[in-house]
Amino acid sequence: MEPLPASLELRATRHAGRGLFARRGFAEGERTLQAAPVMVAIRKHAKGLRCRKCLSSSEEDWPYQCSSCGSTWCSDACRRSDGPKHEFECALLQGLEEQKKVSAEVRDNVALLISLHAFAASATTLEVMGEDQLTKRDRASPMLGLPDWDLMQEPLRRPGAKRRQRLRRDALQLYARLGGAATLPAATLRPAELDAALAAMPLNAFGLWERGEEDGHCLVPLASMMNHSCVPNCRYQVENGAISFYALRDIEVDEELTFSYIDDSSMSTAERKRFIRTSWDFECRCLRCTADGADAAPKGARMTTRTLWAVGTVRTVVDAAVEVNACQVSHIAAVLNSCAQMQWRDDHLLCGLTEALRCAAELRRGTVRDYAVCLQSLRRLNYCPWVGALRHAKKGLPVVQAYRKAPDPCTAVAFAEAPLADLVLTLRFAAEFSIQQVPQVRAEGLALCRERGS
Ligand SMILES: C[S@@+](CC[C@H](N)C(=O)[O-])C[C@H]1O[C@@H](n2cnc3c(N)ncnc32)[C@H](O)[C@@H]1O
Repeated sequence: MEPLPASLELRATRHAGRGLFARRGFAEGERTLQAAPVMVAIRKHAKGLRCRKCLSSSEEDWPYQCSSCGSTWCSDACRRSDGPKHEFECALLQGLEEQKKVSAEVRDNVALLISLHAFAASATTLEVMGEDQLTKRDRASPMLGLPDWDLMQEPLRRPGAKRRQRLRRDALQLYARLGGAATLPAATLRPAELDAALAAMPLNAFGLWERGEEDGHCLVPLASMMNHSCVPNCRYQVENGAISFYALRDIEVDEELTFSYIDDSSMSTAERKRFIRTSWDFECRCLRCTADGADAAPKGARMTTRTLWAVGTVRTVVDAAVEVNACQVSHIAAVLNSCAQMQWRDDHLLCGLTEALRCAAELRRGTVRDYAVCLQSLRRLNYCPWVGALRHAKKGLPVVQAYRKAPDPCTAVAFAEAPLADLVLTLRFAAEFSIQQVPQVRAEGLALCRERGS
């Protein structure tokens, strides 16, 4: 594994095995981690559209193509810097390309093995992993520099795991036939270890998504150490051939870094839990999903019994309102506004209120101003899911029907038939939140205001 940056620490969590913790504070928007993949598979349809080096995607084929295996790069610089690694994979990728009767899944697995092969062959291990970072087990591992696959493997009891095991076996055979096994020292890549690396994919891979399609996926061991939360404090993006994480809000020393494994923008707690159970095979025990959150509460955030009782009462009322579809955004806005005025932040209550906001938005029970007040309060309270809340707000706005494909909720807000003052207010918040595409949204909003004569 790559060396862990000095700003992070890998240690046991109370609720989710190991996790990554901040050793220093991070400001909102700051990059918290950047880590490179050890295995990448780019699907057939995206071969020309994904740069093999930096993984950036394009609508049209990238201009630099390998005449032997067809891999593409976005620039000459990427092509050149990928050269030494590509030398190890080119012939194998070409061999794979020539195979006709191979299922997409086996092809995918062989592509992963080839990239791992090239990674192991091109990296001098200690460059990849600082000597001082090696654990005892890593030192003993013949595949020095790669993670402890045992801890990452998918359990055989998982639905479909036996079938995936067979597909891996077929992939290993094809990889050997293509010459993969013969061209590397046997001690470096033993079949059992290759199989274990592939078995780590289902529960640890990062998808390379574009245009609503998965162009491929990759395994980034260091990033795999980060746990999921439905109240994440980080988000990730593919950048310069690596996975980069950015802080969604200010992160304090000793806080665990988390990101959301799912797009939960339209799911209730029960739906989220079910989805995580079936897709990822674990019971989510994040702050938002646990009843009292005591297990997951960040250090120093334990509540007194009295506060717990008070919060519990408010949550019960909120839950009841959600149950009978009685939520009005204006009510939620009032509670959030009071919390913000008093600078009183309680994650449990905020989770409940966000949930209520989602329901109210779905029922379209709010004005743009109500949403704006909610968002402003959430922002003041430095509560992350405001992004999600904003998305829910988008749902509640009638304009969504006409503007469903809006890339950003603010766009929907900007087009809403709402009083101008509210639009301006909302746009101001959007800018303050530095939401993606805000410059575009603002321009559109301002043009709209001008059109309406203000
Ligand atoms: C990609 S790994 C994260 C690192 C992992 N904790 C470890 O020790 O290797 C994902 C696994 O971590 C655990 N996990 C992650 N987020 C969790 C959460 N919110 N609640 C419970 N378990 C979680 C689950 O066991 C899951 O299969």
